[in-house]
Amino acid sequence: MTLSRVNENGLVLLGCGKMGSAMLQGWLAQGLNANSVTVIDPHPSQWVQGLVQQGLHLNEPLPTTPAICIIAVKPQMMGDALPALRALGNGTTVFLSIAAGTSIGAFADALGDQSPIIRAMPNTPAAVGQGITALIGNAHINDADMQMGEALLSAVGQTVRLASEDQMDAVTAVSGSGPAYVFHLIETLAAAGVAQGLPKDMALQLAKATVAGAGALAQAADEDPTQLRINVTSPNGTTAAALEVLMNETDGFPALLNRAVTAAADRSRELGKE
Ligand SMILES: NC(=O)C1=CN([C@@H]2O[C@H](COP(=O)(O)OP(=O)(O)OC[C@H]3O[C@@H](n4cnc5c(N)ncnc54)[C@H](O)[C@@H]3O)[C@@H](O)[C@H]2O)C=CC1
Ligand SMILES: O=C(O)[C@@H]1CCC=N1
Repeated sequence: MTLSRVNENGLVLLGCGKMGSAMLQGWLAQGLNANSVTVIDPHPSQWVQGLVQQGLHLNEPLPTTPAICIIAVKPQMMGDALPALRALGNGTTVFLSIAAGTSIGAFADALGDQSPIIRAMPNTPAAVGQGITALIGNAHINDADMQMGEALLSAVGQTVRLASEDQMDAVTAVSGSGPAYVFHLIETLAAAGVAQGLPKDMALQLAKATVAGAGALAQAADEDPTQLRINVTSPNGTTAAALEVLMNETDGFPALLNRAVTAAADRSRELGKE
């Protein structure tokens, strides 16, 4: 991955909370110089404050034309946060937002119609380099801009390009929020193990390793998840007994997850209107 354009012209990170920190950590590990980075955050973590010693600029005046400005504040904070970036809306600096809901159009209104804008949706496994981010750019984003955005996000996991911004609500509901569904699966699988008589710590260890192992196998295997499921399921065995419950048409996993994903996508659409 080449970060030369970013190292030469600088990167501004607006909001360095959970997602901002996860991405920054990945960029620094991939060779981004700390002194090319300006972080704007009214409540910086100890970790970010520590990076000042390595040359990172924290809450300092913005560089004039950084290569890219990453927007990683909550959607509800946009109104307060974006005016600080208006000076960068000169058509040279690429803006890349990871905020749920907020549309490219809303950023163009706030930052200027000529601004090159990428909207992206990463997820928290970025903190361990195993995220996935979907991206889409506006008409002012050229190939080199998009490659720069993808290079930055691929420092923390996989990337996919969307065909249309409309798909972003579904992406947010599947992979943006998705880690929370999986963490809840771990919690509830462990609790069910405790209910079956296992010690709590052991149940949690079993549940975490099972989800991590199944995820790794699903990524690595040639077979699709359907075949991998069939491979676990002996005729008339234990898995078949469980799947009979989980695959129930009315109150099983498919109906439940469909309702959950629909609720998340609907909320993403609402956030875009707030
Ligand atoms: N947490 C997640 O799983 C994901 C979050 N996102 C999006 O990422 C964005 C950030 O989310 P998190 O990192 O989870 O939130 P967070 O609350 O951990 O971080 C937000 C940061 O913004 C800072 N901030 C608040 N007002 C500011 C201002 N006016 N100027 C500069 N910084 C300001 C806060 O001090 C905080 O450090 C949100 O828009 C969210 O929709 C996207 C994908 C996944
Ligand atoms: O819950 C949220 O709104 C954010 C967006 C995707 C994950 N977290």
